[in-house]
Amino acid sequence: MPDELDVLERHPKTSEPGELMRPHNMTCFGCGPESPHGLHLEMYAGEGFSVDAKMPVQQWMEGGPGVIHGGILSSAFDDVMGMTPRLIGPAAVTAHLQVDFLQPIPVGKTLHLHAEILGKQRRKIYVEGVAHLGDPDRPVARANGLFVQIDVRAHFADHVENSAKAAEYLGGKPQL
Ligand SMILES: CCCCCCCCCCCCCC(=O)SCCNC(=O)CCNC(=O)[C@H](O)C(C)(C)COP(=O)(O)OP(=O)(O)OC[C@H]1O[C@@H](n2cnc3c(N)ncnc32)[C@H](O)[C@@H]1OP(=O)(O)O
Repeated sequence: MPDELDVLERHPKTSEPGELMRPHNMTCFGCGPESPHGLHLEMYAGEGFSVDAKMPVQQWMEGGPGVIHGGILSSAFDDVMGMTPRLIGPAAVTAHLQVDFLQPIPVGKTLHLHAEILGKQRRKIYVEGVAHLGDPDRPVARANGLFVQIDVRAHFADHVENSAKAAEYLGGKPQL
């Protein structure tokens, strides 16, 4: 992370601490309630510049016998960490994501995910993620990511027609 950082301020219209946050997109693999094969993460705004979510580790998420697949864990981090930019302003997409897998994460447990903005420089937002199984002092995974703020309409303009919600987006509702 660079030394010279912008001052962070919560956006006046963002969710209050404890409030359920709006999904990125109704069919987002991470947080979309209408995604047919998604993680269906419910994200809650935290204090400061943080977001929290809980994810029951289900059988279909298995990688090695009885434990979560690394790609599922990475996806969960990506989505929870990718929600933090909403706390300070425009949406951002993942430019870089690094995950440390510290412990096997068993099927049947509930994974607690916490993401926090560490700093921002221009459009770059540096975010940290931590996951545990109920005891915050015993993390089972950590992540670091760089998210870059975008102009949502311009960024998705060439792709929105491929969305499951294309008709709504192209019909002008909901607003990108
Ligand atoms: C209602 C519905 C709304 C839905 C909205 C939801 C959206 C959110 C959904 C989220 C879903 C969950 C999350 C997901 O799944 S997001 C899905 C996965 N991510 C993507 O698809 C992003 C693909 N990448 C891009 O589109 C572009 O590369 C972006 C937009 C990221 C940057 O290209 P752009 O041309 O715009 O900008 P720039 O190249 O001038 O870079 C700007 C600055 O960033 C620095 N930099 C860039 N890359 C890297 C790197 N790898 N390491 C280090 N630094 C990097 C760069 O040096 C520069 O720094 P500086 O010169 O300022 O110092």
